[in-house]
Amino acid sequence: MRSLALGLALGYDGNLQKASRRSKGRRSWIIRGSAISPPRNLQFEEVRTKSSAKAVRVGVLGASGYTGAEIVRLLANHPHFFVTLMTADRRAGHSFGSVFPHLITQNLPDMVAIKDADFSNVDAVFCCLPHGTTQEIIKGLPTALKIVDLSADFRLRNIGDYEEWYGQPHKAPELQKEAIYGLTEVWREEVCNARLVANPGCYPTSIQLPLVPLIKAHLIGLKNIIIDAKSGVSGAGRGAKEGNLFTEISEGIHAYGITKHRHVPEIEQGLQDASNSEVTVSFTPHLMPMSRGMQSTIYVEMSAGVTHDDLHQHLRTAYEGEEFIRVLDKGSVPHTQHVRGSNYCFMNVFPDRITGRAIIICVIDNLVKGASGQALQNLNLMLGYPENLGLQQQPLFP
Ligand SMILES: NC(=O)C1=CN([C@@H]2O[C@H](COP(=O)(O)OP(=O)(O)OC[C@H]3O[C@@H](n4cnc5c(N)ncnc54)[C@H](OP(=O)(O)O)[C@@H]3O)[C@@H](O)[C@H]2O)C=CC1
Ligand SMILES: CC(=O)N[C@@H](CCC(=O)OP(=O)(O)O)C(=O)O
Repeated sequence: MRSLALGLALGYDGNLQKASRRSKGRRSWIIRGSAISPPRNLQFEEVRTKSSAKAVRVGVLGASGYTGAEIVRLLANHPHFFVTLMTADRRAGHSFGSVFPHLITQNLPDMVAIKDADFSNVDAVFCCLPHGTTQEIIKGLPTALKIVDLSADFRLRNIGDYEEWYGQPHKAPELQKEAIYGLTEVWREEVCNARLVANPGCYPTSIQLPLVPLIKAHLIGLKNIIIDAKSGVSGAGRGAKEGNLFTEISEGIHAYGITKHRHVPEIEQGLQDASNSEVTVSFTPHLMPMSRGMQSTIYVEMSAGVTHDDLHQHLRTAYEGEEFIRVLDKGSVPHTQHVRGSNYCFMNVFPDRITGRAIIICVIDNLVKGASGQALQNLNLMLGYPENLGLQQQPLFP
């Protein structure tokens, strides 16, 4: 631990190789294949270890939900972050282990209602609350806190878009201006310097990761992008809903939110940022009889003269050195089972039978890279730590 602390302070540890490249004037390092900025916020004497009083004290708001529990599971393997505050709504006053017995071995504080939360003992929070409730809560938090918000409340830069797609007024437009969209591999530099990160939705993560590099390189057309996406039921949260009963979900699949899903503007915002022009997508999500996992199958038109091999090669180059993104060997089909429980995103490109079109398949675990894993990746960067800390679990298969 001590050597890791020293390594962080000096910008070097056993897994870390100094890279020769420079990024926006700051030197970057490669850590197990992942480029990050060197630790900026931490002086040697400030580097915190989990066992010392100087560890990073983390609050999990909405700890009794699925993404909150997943944060706690991941933090169990983090060398510096530990949980000092947990909140719940209906489950306030309960112990975490009574709500999530699979994590009963963790030594954790009891969950309290947000109104009773004491933030004096907290350096950073993961906000795992339903969208719509988060804006007012974050507005009231101490400004010194680093915040990663997993809800959709700060993802759309245009307040009008938020109000249109979420059907309610935005309650913290001043904070929206400050929020950084936390699709880590695309906005890493900005995330490093952020105080408030809007963590992306799971569908938008699995869609933007393959499409953004291809659009930036003008390899695919901006029209006729068709996205067929499928999610495990945990994507809908833990709250009881008739539509999520076993009897409704098992032994079948169904589409929902056809043409109206609230992730449409988030996906289009990201693709427009990549292209600097208008992009409209056809997006149809489906609910699958599985607890976790997400697949986006994306049909695209290639630019004139471009082949599916070019798309594959470009994605390989774009994500070379990225720890959590893998472009599989040609012909290999990504499976949700192969990323289950991990922060990995696997993708591949296939030729369509229709000339000029290609099919891209991208899989993630909706609760990890699609939510809590990416949130931890972001907080690591915001605090100047290697982004992979706490995220090196291998996928759980079968
Ligand atoms: N599930 C997923 O795959 C993903 C989810 N997200 C987003 O992350 C956020 C959390 O999702 P998830 O964990 O699935 O949701 P859950 O429904 O499983 O959990 C919601 C949490 O918020 C608490 N809560 C509910 N209402 C209030 C309120 N009015 N005030 C304070 N706390 C409240 C709940 O407490 P209690 O249970 O005690 O009532 C619970 O702890 C959501 O915004 C979701 O959209 C983002 C990406 C993926
Ligand atoms: C299966 C299911 O219901 N999924 C959720 C998306 C979950 C997620 O990633 O996104 P947010 O953070 O934007 O809620 C939905 O379709 O609304």
